[in-house]
Amino acid sequence: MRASLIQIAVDPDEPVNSRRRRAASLVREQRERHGADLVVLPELWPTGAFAYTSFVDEAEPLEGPTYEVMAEAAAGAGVWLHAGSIVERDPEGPLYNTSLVFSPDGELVRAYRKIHRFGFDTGEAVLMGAGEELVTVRAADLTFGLGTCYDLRFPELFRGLVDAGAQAFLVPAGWPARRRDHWTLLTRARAVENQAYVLACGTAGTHAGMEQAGHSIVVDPWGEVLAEAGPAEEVLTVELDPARVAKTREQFPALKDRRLR
Ligand SMILES: O=C(O)CCC(=O)C(=O)O
Repeated sequence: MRASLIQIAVDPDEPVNSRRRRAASLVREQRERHGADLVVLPELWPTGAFAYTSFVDEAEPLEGPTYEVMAEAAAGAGVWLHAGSIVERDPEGPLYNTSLVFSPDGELVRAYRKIHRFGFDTGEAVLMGAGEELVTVRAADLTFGLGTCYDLRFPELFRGLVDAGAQAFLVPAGWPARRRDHWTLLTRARAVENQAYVLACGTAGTHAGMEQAGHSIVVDPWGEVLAEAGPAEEVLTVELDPARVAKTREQFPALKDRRLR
């Protein structure tokens, strides 16, 4: 299967609706020009991951404006779409950092609420609720486990996703440029230790004073970097093969040697 990662720039001068339309047209373009089966967008690209002060105003219901535009984009292009994440306003509860995955007919197949909230005792950690559910999704011929940005620092989440059948991980992010070395290290580590693909899609640009790392990355189950973006808006397209996961796990069966569960 072919996957495209859209490292969209979050420019605070661009109205959110214009960014939504631009994202939708980039999704269609990945299908039309590159034959993508799966398209991935980054974390909180409508608002910006560090725009904490606007979270309350910009929050939207699960089936709000981003959902509508993205459902239509997935159906129009006929692709699997991980539409990145939004600030979700749960009518019964707090805000959540929620990722949306659509099928090629525009159905929302899974939503994942970020489990590890970033900010210690500020930002997401105080403004948002923590997700509690591990989420996997079968798209085309691979099972994907979902994580979001800061989740990358918690290997037990990814191991749990492997136990639930994941062969690849989709990780939307808004990673700061100042910790880019951690981003590269952690994405490769999660791939090597789990013998799984990692598709990590970040934002570009600077918002709320935080320069974004960009450098979206796709790592194969042996830890090799298949593609890596620069810091600016860019799209990566890669081929994924379930046989590569099976072969790595068969030829170097470290996952079978686990002793602690
Ligand atoms: O863990 C990090 O260094 C960055 C995490 C982050 O920016 C986020 O989760 O939004």
